[in-house]
Amino acid sequence: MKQLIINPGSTSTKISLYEGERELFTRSIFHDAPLLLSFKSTNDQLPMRRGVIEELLRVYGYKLSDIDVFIGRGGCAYSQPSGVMVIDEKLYNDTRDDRGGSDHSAKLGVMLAYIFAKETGKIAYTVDPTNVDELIDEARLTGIKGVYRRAQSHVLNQKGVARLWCKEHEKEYEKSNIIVAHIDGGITIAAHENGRMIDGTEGAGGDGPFTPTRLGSIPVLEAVRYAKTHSVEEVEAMCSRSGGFVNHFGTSNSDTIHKLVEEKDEHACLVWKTMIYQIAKEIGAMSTVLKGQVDAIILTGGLVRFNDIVDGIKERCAFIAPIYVYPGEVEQEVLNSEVLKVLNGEKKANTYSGKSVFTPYFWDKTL
Ligand SMILES: Nc1ncnc2c1ncn2[C@@H]1O[C@H](COP(=O)(O)OP(=O)(O)O)[C@@H](O)[C@H]1O
Ligand SMILES: CCCC(=O)OP(=O)(O)O
Repeated sequence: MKQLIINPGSTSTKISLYEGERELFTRSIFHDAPLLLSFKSTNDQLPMRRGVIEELLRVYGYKLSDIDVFIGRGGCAYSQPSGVMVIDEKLYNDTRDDRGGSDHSAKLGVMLAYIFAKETGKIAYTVDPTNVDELIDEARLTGIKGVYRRAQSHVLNQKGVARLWCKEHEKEYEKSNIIVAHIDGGITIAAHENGRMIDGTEGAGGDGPFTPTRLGSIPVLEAVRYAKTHSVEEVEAMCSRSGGFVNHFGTSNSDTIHKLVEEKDEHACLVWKTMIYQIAKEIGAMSTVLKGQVDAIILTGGLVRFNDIVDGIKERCAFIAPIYVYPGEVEQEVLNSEVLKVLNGEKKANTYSGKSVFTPYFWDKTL
């Protein structure tokens, strides 16, 4: 049995082919901002991402018809509980239409897996999409009635590395308190309390640190003033695709920016240092969510390969809890292994509910 793993990110498309537990190949294709921003919307990127996948399959000597199961990273539909989910037509439609109220390239994983499965008469799954919602009420409410913070993060890798850390330290995820900072094209920091992500930065919502592709948290008034001379659409795009390094330097390529840092470019040095500072600040915030009872801080994601990011965070956060580093991500492995559990009958897959995990509070009915 062959499983194709489709993982579209804000700066890359990661593809893996597995035969059971055996990895046949994994590749990550980088797409820089000028290419991705040439598409009007994330949905418009679908044919380009599809082309990348089909070309890779061809290079490795496979066809779509050789695949038995399509597994895509997901997000953007109504929020759901953690776990494996069958990709059906309703999930495809709600993902395409951004029913969850946000736009992020991970959605293309669900969409492509569904399209491929439909074309070949096979089955498609997703696991822990970006909008798994385990937030506590205080993490959700804002100072505007009816406006809420959303659960939106690298859930797949956040939970994947947290579970890996627990396994390596003979702990149970369901009995541990962990802060995970996932640092790559997007950056999310979340507090995991006894196996639930009770608070976290809204990864493509203009929240948390700025990133290679995102503007991060900025005072609302500044954003509103900016939109007066630009446009609301421009600010929205900066929440997921065109903020951060892309806005400052026109590229999301962290290697390019880091080279400028090594050459002591003043602008790049300050942007790089500020991103590290903002990540540390959010880790501090999540430590208060966990009331200081933190078993581990985990740093993970594509940018953790830069030692100065790790050192900068350690300098500010080592007093909170021991810091562990897992460069890259475990998304491909987790997508495959969790679906294998379903296929082997060890676990049940969820069906998409078509409604959000969060039900508005009674006072919202008066809105
Ligand atoms: N092939 C590559 N060449 C240069 N830079 C890369 C490449 N792949 C990834 N990167 C860099 O690593 C960072 C994170 O990449 P990745 O983990 O693929 O993130 P995402 O999943 O958000 O797309 C990006 O900022 C990008 O600059
Ligand atoms: C919205 C959280 C997921 C995310 O930011 O993913 P990328 O880092 O792949 O853009």
